[in-house]
Amino acid sequence: MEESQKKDAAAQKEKIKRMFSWSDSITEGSNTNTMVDSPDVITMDPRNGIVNPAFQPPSLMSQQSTDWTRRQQAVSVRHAFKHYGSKKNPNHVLSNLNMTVGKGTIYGLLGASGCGKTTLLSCIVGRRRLNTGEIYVLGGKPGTKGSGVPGKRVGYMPQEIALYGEFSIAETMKYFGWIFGMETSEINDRLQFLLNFLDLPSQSRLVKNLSGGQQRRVSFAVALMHDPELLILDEPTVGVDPLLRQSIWNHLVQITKDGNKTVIITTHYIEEARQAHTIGLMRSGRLLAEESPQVLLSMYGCQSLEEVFLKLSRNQGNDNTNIPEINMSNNISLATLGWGKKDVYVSEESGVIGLNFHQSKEILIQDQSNGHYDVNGKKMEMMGEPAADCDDCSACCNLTTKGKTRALLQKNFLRMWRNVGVMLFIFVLPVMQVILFCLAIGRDPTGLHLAIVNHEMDFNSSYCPINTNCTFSYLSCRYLNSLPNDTIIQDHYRDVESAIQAVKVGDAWGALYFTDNFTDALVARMVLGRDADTETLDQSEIRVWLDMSNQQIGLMLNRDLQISYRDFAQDLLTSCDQNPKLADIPIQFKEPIYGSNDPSFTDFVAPGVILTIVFFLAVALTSSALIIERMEGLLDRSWVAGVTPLEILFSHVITQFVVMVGQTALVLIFMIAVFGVECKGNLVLVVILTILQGLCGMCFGFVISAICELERNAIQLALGSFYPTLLLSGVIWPVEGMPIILRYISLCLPLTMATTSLRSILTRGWNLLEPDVYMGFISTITWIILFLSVSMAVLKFKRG
Ligand SMILES: Nc1ncnc2c1ncn2[C@@H]1O[C@H](COP(=O)(O)OP(=O)(O)OP(=O)(O)O)[C@@H](O)[C@H]1O
Repeated sequence: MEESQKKDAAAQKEKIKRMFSWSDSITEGSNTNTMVDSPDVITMDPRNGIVNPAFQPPSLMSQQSTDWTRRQQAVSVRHAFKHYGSKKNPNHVLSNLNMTVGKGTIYGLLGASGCGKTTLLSCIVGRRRLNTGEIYVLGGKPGTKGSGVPGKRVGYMPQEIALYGEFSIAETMKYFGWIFGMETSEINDRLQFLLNFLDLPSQSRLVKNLSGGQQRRVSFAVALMHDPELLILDEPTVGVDPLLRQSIWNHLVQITKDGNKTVIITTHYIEEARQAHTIGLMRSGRLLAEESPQVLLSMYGCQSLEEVFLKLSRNQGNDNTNIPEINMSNNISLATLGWGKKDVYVSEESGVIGLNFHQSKEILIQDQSNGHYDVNGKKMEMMGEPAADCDDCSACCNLTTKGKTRALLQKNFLRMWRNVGVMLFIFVLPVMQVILFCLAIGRDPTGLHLAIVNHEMDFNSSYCPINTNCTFSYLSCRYLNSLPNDTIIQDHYRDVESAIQAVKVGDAWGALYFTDNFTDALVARMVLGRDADTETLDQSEIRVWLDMSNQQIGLMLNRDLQISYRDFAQDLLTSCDQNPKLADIPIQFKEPIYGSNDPSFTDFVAPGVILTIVFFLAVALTSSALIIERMEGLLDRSWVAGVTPLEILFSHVITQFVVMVGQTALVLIFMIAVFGVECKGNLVLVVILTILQGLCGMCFGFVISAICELERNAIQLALGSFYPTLLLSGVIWPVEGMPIILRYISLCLPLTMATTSLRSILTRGWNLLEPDVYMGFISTITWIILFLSVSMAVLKFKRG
């Protein structure tokens, strides 16, 4: 064993020597940078694994790492810095990291948990942005138009499963296939291959019912689906049995063979990375080394990659004070030393040996303006020039594609349809809310106990005769008979004290007292008029003590006692052939211009309730849907597949619109047709305003989901906004009753003007020309635009 190690080390030294002798052959002082055709170049001191500038071959002419050279790599990361958290208290995850992934290679990114691998990958696929530094992926900068990244040039398998649990395997593949612009037949063919290759169960099985390992394989299949140029796999072999793991690696080796496909893979099974062409060993946000496994093993004289990693880590640890000094840009990037017949050139900036698969025999000459010429001085066409970022400009201008729209809409509807809870929430909850509102709110209370003390009648016998003719006896009994029976239950008490006590202990809502000569005094009051003395007036009065702690009940009893007296007096006068009008107070209430003389609280509250139901259901539905997708990694995965935030919002708008139409129909049918809530105006206006409010709620949901990271924060925000909106929007109490400042605040809320508008349409029958009506529409549309703009801005800001 030792013998072979010594041999390896000797061979390695020989390689280095050869390289130096080769570099000596380059003309010193030449102002040309030279592409060299050498398989073996090393710039790292193999003794300690740390770059030693003195170890650089003095006569090697380094080549500027230019925009152009970086664009020739599959991935090139330069001076990458990334931190999470605030600027004051940052968590530095990437610190001056350089990485070069040659085209047609498998790059194994290894490192301890939390060293920043996922962060680096998510920056490469355009999920996140660096704080500083540069990334080129397949010749373009991720996120720029036409770069195809994020998009179909990349296949990304994140660490989390990031799949729709309610989808079957086939539906999952179709979803991503359509996003990548594949035809359904193409998707089906590929699906069959992947099912066999990854040993997946039946394509009709729902993802949520698969085992963890099977789910990971489906996730892997999604990344392979469209046969992308660059595969980025974050721990694809976790939970996969050794046989399948081997066949996955075999597949990766196979697809990279012809040099057209590149794979970046992270794994915790360090040894399996031996099959990679290049290994990047990462620690504390830097690459300790970037090298082929064979070279790493021989350089460090180790048997396993794990040992190499430990050695390098220790070296870094021992030399901790020097860490900031380590020029990570000088990491070796001999990606494919001893592997493949590829051209290499040295970059001055990074000491990185770039790979060029395209001009293997030409010697490149670089001029000051970064133009590239061949030996004959002819300017060469450069791949991925900045100006050519948009290689398919028609695609750049298209807002979306048919496939993406189809995939996103199908996803939204399927998720709803497959989730019973969501379906109940969407369609049963609003109906229940309307039914409960109409049954529970606005009706007159009934069965209210009144404690009656009537000294005109015999308490023991409870005899209280009721006369209907012009007889002036027991008028107290005649009055009591005119009280509405369904509302008031009369309980008789012997004396005033006990009646008042009954009210005090909550047995009755009020106490009524008739003196023992109530009838005589009342008749005298009527007959004598202004000549009646004070005692007569006093004795003729019914004394009432009400419990006004409940305003609605107190006011209603007050109203019923007065109306009953008017009815009693009119009845008495009529039976005595007198004009019943004498019993009225001298105010004549004509037929109201709008509404009825017996207004219902339901009619007042109903418009606000309709809009509140539709608005907040939409808030709840949208905010939770987006946050769950994000938490499960689905949003990110869709983004990496090339779906834009605008497309996601658009698909939700369409889905919500359909839902809203259904909800509006149900709410209005139950309110108006079943429970008879008044609708004097144009029903079309009612429907449009209700749907607009639903859309407004949906847009508010977008804002919440954009702001909140966690579902519970979203619920808190939605609930937190519910009560203030309800209380301040004039839904349950007129805005006119608020202090003036609150009134202005109230007018700025999305529900206030819309409620006034809907109320005017329903109860007054007004049309769109009335300011009260059109202001409701204008305010709702303004809020929709505002919410949409805010959510787009927040999403963009969060993506960096
Ligand atoms: N969204 C985030 N906000 C704040 N910190 C984060 C976030 N994502 C990752 N981090 C932190 O960044 C560091 C690197 O995380 P990352 O997920 O990139 O590591 P990793 O090397 O992929 O780990 P593992 O191998 O366990 O997946 C960790 O300390 C992690 O806590």
